[in-house]
Amino acid sequence: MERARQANSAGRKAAPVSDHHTLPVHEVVLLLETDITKGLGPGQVSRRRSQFGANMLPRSKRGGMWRKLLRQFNNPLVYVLLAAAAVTGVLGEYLDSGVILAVVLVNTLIGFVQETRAEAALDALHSLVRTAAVVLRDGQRQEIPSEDLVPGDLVLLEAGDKVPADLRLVRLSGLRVDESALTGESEAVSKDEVVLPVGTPVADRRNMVYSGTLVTAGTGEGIVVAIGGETELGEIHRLMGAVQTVATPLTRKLARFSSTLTVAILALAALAFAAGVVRGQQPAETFTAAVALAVGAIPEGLPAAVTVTLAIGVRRMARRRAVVRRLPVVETLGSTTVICSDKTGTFTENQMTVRALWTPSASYDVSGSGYGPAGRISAAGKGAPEGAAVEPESTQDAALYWSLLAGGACNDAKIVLDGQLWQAQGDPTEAAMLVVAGKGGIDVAEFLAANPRRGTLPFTSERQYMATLHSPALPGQGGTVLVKGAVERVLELCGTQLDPSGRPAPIRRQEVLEAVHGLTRTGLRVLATAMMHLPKDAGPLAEEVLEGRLTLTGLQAMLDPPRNAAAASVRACHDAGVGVKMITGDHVGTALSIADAVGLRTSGEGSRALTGSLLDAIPEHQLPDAVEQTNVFARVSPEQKLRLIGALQSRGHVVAMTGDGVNDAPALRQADVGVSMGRSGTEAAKEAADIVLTDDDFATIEAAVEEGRNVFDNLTKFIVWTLPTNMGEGLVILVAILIGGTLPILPTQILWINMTTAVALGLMLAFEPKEPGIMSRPPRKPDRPLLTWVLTVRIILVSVLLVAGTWWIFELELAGGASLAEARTAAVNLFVAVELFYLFSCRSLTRPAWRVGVFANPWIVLGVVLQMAGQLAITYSPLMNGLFHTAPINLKPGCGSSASRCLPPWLLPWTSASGEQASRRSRGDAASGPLGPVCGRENGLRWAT
Ligand SMILES: Nc1ncnc2c1ncn2[C@@H]1O[C@H](COP(=O)(O)OP(=O)(O)OP(=O)(O)O)[C@@H](O)[C@H]1O
Repeated sequence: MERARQANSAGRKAAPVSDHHTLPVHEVVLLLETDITKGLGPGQVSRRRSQFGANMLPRSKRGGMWRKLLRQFNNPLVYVLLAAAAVTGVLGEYLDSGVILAVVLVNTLIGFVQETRAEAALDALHSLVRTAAVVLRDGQRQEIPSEDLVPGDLVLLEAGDKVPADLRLVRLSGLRVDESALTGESEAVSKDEVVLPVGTPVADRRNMVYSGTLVTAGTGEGIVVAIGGETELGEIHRLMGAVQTVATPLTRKLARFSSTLTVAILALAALAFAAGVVRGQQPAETFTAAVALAVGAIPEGLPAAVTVTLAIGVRRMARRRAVVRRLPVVETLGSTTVICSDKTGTFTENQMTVRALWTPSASYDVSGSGYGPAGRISAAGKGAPEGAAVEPESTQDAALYWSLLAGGACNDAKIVLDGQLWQAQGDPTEAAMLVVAGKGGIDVAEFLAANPRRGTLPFTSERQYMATLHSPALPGQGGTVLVKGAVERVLELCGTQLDPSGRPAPIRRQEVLEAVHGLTRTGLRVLATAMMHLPKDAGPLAEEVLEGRLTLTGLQAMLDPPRNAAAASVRACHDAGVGVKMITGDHVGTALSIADAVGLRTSGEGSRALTGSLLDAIPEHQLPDAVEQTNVFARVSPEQKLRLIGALQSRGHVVAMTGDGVNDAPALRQADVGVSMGRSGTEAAKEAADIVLTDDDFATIEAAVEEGRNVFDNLTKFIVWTLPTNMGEGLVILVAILIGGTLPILPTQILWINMTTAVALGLMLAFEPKEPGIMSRPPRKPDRPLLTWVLTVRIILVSVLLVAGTWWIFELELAGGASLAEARTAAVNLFVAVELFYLFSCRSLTRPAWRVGVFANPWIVLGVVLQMAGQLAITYSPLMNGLFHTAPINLKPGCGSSASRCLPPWLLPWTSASGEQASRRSRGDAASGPLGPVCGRENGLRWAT
């Protein structure tokens, strides 16, 4: 009573989550005011929805944001900069200290924004893979988005489902659940309805199932007792703070690379500082120069660029209907060497239409297309619709009647009229069989009303058939068993075949197999049907009951046309050096025929196709050879898929594998790229997959491989662009320290170059479109380093060019009578100009810069414009001149050092060259600058203005 009061009064916490396992079902029903046979009514649902909200895990709280912001400070470069700011502050150079701090702040904010955006992009992906739940509401079975579940809903579960909320089980049959997501226990647990004592730990609550766990076998029904953040999963989510990271092996490798580099550069900077001091240079100035060296040489933009490039790749893939669930896979995709794909729905449309029927005494054609009722059954060869329509009950062929009935009644699909279009709900194979039963005049609903279903052996890929028991009497009273399934499997169970008069006769297997061969040769998918009568005391429906006792009634052959784009995609994969293999549960004849239609290579050294049973007969050491040389595998079970992947991986292949069933999960995990089907896949398969295809199409896998390659290209481009920049900056300063000369670029100016060019120029490379011919080169070897020696030489050359150019312009300006500030400004501008031109060279790693369309990547154009505006500002704006110790420079030779004589008149009001005072400042010969007195070059290392 006390419990019930709590339950009805306290919002989302209404049903004390931890208590439901201690209550008998009827109390839970009372508590949650629901109905165990009809579920909730529409009014109850909408009321509870507004009271309890959506069934979603809460988004990360603001605390997460602060943590993320603070994380940005945890970076060696920031430490170096903070140290530099402190030292310059202590030295009284407050302006410089302020500039450095501002740069730290801006850098942090940029990092924060980038990380937030990348995470938001990934978050958005989750909503693309929506989880559905099947509920009973108002007596109607409905499929709804799991967000719409409310407490009290009656949820129906079957193998492959992801449990959408915390449920108290009310009915179940052989229900087993994988709770590893919650308890870490990898073995699936059996469930039952018994009431449990108070204090039973979550892992032992057999009468409950929890949100986020997976049903591996059986069926069940449960009442929703907790949703969203109130579920056990929500609790864990809250405890962990649910921080989504964007780390992948590559980002980790690069982060390691940058930190090693950082340590090396810091050591070098320390050495340079020591060398400078030993040689008698001013410690304070040498320290600042050493900081400039460190700041310049550390490639601080690298981790951010990697994250952004990956996030952009993931977004592009989502646009092409491949939703990435695990980020590291984006890298792996680019190295994929073999794609193992199933057939139904991936290479084919999964739009089934029964075209031919066979019974032990006759063959029939079926007319009509799609799932519409229009169409007829006529004797084979006579042609429909001219041929006489068959009305099974009035014809002499009883086997046809029983075959159509088995197809229609041993069936969970539905056909609905959606506008003008007849649509299949449920398994397309079953929908096709339901339609043909209608074309044959069978009233399935009438049969079911008179002979309700008393038992079911559901279809699974292992069982390969489905059986239902129907009887007009009470359960356990015998009746009729109807079966449909894979031909080989059903034949194993049959001892007889039905003759036209409806009497069992000895089965003629050879004849049946010949008929199957004839039908599959044209690419039709063939299922067999069978039946048996059970005596009154036969007990419940079980596999053993059927062994050898079924009577074959016929074959149904359906057309599932190959997808339009499949052949082109297979060709593209072959051009890209990626092998394509079909691994299907279907008959070998059907598989081969579709394989030929989509252009899979089925001739050559290996056998044309291997079936699951042949695979089992191949010794382990010969398997890799056999698997490598064969492209079609038929009647393969999920366990055999695991063997296939292992064999390919042992040959160094990087394997992408598709799967949709609950038992495909291990294979999807074992594959380098696990791909599951968004439409037809079970939740278990989606959960195990790295990528979910929202359209189930093979072409999408090919598109994902292409995008994966592009991500790698763009990352390489960024690295090839950024490393010379950093090396160049570091070397410019190192040379200055070593020769004891004046710094041609000041630390704050280096900061300017680094921060602006990385964002405005470098990051824009992440948006580069695909290189032409990206799919006509072989896959990247997974162990190949990011930088080949050609690229390394290129990086060194550009670094040297940058150093030489910077020193050259600096010396030239000084020799021409320019002030230090002017000479440095020229050096900064030259440095940025070289980077800018080099950016264009990095846009393609295979083509010369002029062959890449300038506007192919509009972001680059925007970045260049922004960077140029920034350079104008730092050169000519008095404020920036003051902050960065720069000065307006002359654009024409022979102008002398006063910009006022050289600049176009419209620029003058914006420059510091408009007045006498500014002119003096621009020369850098003011009596004192923000960092102390003016120094001559001959006095050794100087970085003051
Ligand atoms: N709903 C069903 N009821 C009974 N038998 C079925 C059903 N669906 C498929 N089958 C039979 O079981 C076989 C294996 O099915 P499975 O789902 O493993 O693979 P598939 O659908 O043929 O092809 P793929 O593996 O390419 O998706 C099918 O070829 C078919 O003969």
